Amino acid sequence: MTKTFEDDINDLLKFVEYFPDFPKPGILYKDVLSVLNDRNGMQLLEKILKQISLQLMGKIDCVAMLETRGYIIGPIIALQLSVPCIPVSKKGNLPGTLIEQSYTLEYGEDILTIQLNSIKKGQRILLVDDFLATGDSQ
Ligand SMILES: O=P(O)(O)OC[C@H]1O[C@H](OP(=O)(O)OP(=O)(O)O)[C@H](O)[C@@H]1O
Ligand SMILES: Nc1ncnc2[nH]cnc12
Repeated sequence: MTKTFEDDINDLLKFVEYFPDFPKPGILYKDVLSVLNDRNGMQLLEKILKQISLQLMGKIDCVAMLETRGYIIGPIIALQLSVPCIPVSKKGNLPGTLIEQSYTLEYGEDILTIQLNSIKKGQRILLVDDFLATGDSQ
């Protein structure tokens, strides 16, 4: 029987490993990178990202990928859409003139930066990350 998109998502979720009390007591860490530790997991991730990209074709000018784990997913989507990919990086990791934004996440706080000349006014930007907890960094 052909798998639906929802079936594929549920199958992919089975590859995610759970780590209680990481990186702090009380946090249940969902290690989405475990998906990459299995050839079937990687193939399923690629299949799902290709399906999502089909829906976005012609609607996006640029993919902005969030450090660190968004760096894995962003380029796969950008290649499908034939658009450029730009980094949104933790403070200290990008050269040039930057825009900074501090944020809180489920287990701490950080500062994200982008290079001022990496985006242009009016661009339709798809923000890509691996995981949403509080969503504050988005
Ligand atoms: O919804 P939130 O509360 O913002 O949490 C989600 C964010 O937390 C993780 O990033 P982290 O800063 O731990 O970076 P990593 O990808 O380098 O592990 C994750 O990759 C998201 O960016
Ligand atoms: N519980 C969690 N598991 C994995 N990544 C996260 N980022 C923020 N909260 C997280």
